[in-house]
Amino acid sequence: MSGITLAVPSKGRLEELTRDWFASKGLTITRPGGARSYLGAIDGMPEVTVRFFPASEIARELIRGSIDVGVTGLDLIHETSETGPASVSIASRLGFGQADCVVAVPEAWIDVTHMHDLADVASDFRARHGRWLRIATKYITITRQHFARAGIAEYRTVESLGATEAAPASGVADIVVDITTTGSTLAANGLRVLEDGVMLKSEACLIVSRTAGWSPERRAIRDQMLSRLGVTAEV
Ligand SMILES: Nc1ncnc2c1ncn2[C@@H]1O[C@H](COP(=O)(O)OP(=O)(O)OP(=O)(O)O)[C@@H](O)[C@H]1O
Ligand SMILES: O=P(O)(O)OC[C@H]1O[C@H](OP(=O)(O)OP(=O)(O)O)[C@H](O)[C@@H]1O
Repeated sequence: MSGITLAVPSKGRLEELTRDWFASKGLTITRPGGARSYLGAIDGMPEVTVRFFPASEIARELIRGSIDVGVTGLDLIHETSETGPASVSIASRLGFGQADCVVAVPEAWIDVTHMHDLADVASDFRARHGRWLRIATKYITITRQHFARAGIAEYRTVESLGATEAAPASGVADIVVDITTTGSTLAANGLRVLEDGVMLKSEACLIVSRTAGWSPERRAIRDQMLSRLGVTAEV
């Protein structure tokens, strides 16, 4: 195969901003079949096939190497697999889609301001409450890595696919790991980010797969596209 695949978000908050970013660099992404079509192109670059995917699938397929270059959130690369960051190269941060992946506790936990306080809470939790500390999150991989680094093993995650911040008040979990942009959802739910609780500062990135096969021909097409975008990739 001599062409390359560029995947861009098909919907959601990153879709329009991604197309605007390409346009600002003089590359027009077209979607001839309309919003329900998953195939597109870049004007003047017939060797590049554009595919429209959800941001989370773009992360997965970049890591797997079944798409070559894509735009998605850095958090999704870290979350999809522990090997995610090593499987891709970040060609550029794009300056939109910013979100911090954070650890937040109920405001009422006044003595808990840092991860080491949380470690104390976690190790006492079972004796005090007869169960593990529960963390509501959809960021299972990032939580596991960050808590291991902080030396916290006594917890369990409660997978949450939406309205994560409601979990402590509703009794489903004790604390949360989620992304925050303005902080208003955390505040509205009586939660506070730990002072050293920012695990990852995410934003939309232009990402090149390391696991896709890069023949000299395909690398040349890729580098021509990247150079028109004003970036380079070390892959
Ligand atoms: N306030 C925010 N809330 C959620 N995601 C945000 C926010 N700001 C930026 N993002 C980023 O947007 C990306 C998620 O985009 P989107 O919600 O379209 O996800 P998806 O996986 O494609 O869709 P879905 O969650 O519906 O399956 C993540 O990288 C996330 O960090
Ligand atoms: O810090 P803020 O600016 O308040 O934004 C953070 C919130 O936005 C996202 O939820 P979203 O509304 O996308 O719904 P979701 O739960 O379906 O992801 C995210 O999961 C947080 O709940």
